[in-house]
Amino acid sequence: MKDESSGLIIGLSVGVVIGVLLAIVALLCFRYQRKRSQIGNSSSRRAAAIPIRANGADSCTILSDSTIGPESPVKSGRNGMSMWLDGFRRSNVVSVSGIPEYSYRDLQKATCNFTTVIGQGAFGPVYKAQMSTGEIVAVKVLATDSKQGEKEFQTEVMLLGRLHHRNLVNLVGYCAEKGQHMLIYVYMSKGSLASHLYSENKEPLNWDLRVYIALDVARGLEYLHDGAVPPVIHRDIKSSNILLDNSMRARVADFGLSREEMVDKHAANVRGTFGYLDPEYVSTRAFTKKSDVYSFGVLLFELIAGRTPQQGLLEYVELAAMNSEGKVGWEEIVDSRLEGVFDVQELNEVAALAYKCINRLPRRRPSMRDIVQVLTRILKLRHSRKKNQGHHEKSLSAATAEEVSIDVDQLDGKGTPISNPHRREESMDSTADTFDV
Ligand SMILES: Nc1ncnc2c1ncn2[C@@H]1O[C@H](COP(=O)(O)OP(=O)(O)OP(=O)(O)O)[C@@H](O)[C@H]1O
Repeated sequence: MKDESSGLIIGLSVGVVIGVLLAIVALLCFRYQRKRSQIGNSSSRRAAAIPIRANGADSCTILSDSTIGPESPVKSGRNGMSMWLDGFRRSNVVSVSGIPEYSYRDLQKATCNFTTVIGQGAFGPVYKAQMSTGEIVAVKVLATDSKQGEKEFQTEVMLLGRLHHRNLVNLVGYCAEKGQHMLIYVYMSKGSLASHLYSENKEPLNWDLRVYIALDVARGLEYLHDGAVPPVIHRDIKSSNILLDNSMRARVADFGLSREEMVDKHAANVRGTFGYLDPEYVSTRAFTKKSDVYSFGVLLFELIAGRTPQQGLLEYVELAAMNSEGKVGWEEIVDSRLEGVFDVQELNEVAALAYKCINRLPRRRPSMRDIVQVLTRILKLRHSRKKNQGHHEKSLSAATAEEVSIDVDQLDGKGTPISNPHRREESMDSTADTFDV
């Protein structure tokens, strides 16, 4: 009995000593790690701003395994100490920003050793990943040699942790381990709007869907401008930054430039994408919400004309505006892939709105809230037109049953598109909650 209790005491004491030693080692490592990351932050804050990029279309590049090593998405310069420390990190813990933090190992597994590349952005590759829960996500790796890497990462997690909207590509997790910074986003299975507008091997987007997409994007931007506290200016609205989900619902992606704004309000360099940039911003260097409105106007014209700013979109628009004074006659610039199937009235209303957005004087441009209202009204009218058309068709079939001959063209003279290869599920439809459908 005595032997047993003395054994127990010895065992307990050894356990306590080991526990205390481990706690001290862990504390030392934690302090060491914090110091390292503080040094990293301050040096990255001196990083240069994002230069103008001239890529209006998708820059998706499939990288070979030799470019992206199977072990590591980008080269790691960490020493053994921090590698060892990484072993202590718990996977999938919720950080201060409220966004779950995943371990490097989890993401390595989810991306089959970083072999599932789906795109390449300015900051590094993007991978498709299947998490252990079965959820499919997109993992964006910030290249460590990217000038903005550290700053981008710190700010994006902080910023996106508080931004949630159904028309934004929401951040669902992140990883900061083994010298890597990764952002985990909702997976957008239908890719970018640019790929749908310009890729030959994709079904052309019909007119109905283009207006829905415009409203989705407008709602995402309205949230950033008027719903987020403090307000967020996107700074890089373009068709390759609009992503589509399985039901063709659009979301605004890539807050790269708004991240920059968070940390450096007085950045001197001109940033954004050539062709979408507000001329007023280029001359004054003052980026405002109305600069996002300008880029949104360019995007609306892309949806109408199916051409990029690099393909002379705005010259084309100005020529058409000379004849129509910006109000009617926009049919002449419409995308030939629509094959003439669009509602002329809707087209002219959307184009007139787009033309207001690209007004040289920012104060003459509408706000994102005004834009949401106009697009909502256009879609509301569409729904009531279709409803009336439905009533007409019902009475028509009733009349046909009574063997009365009626000219169908009289009832459907507008040429409203019927076919819809990209059918949006009504439950996911952004107008479903607003309109009586
Ligand atoms: N959440 C996502 N779901 C599905 N695919 C995505 C997602 N995020 C990015 N991608 C794909 O990866 C590509 C690169 O995305 P990324 O945002 O890094 O760069 P980009 O917007 O194309 O270019 P840039 O960095 O110059 O703005 C996108 O074009 C898209 O095809």
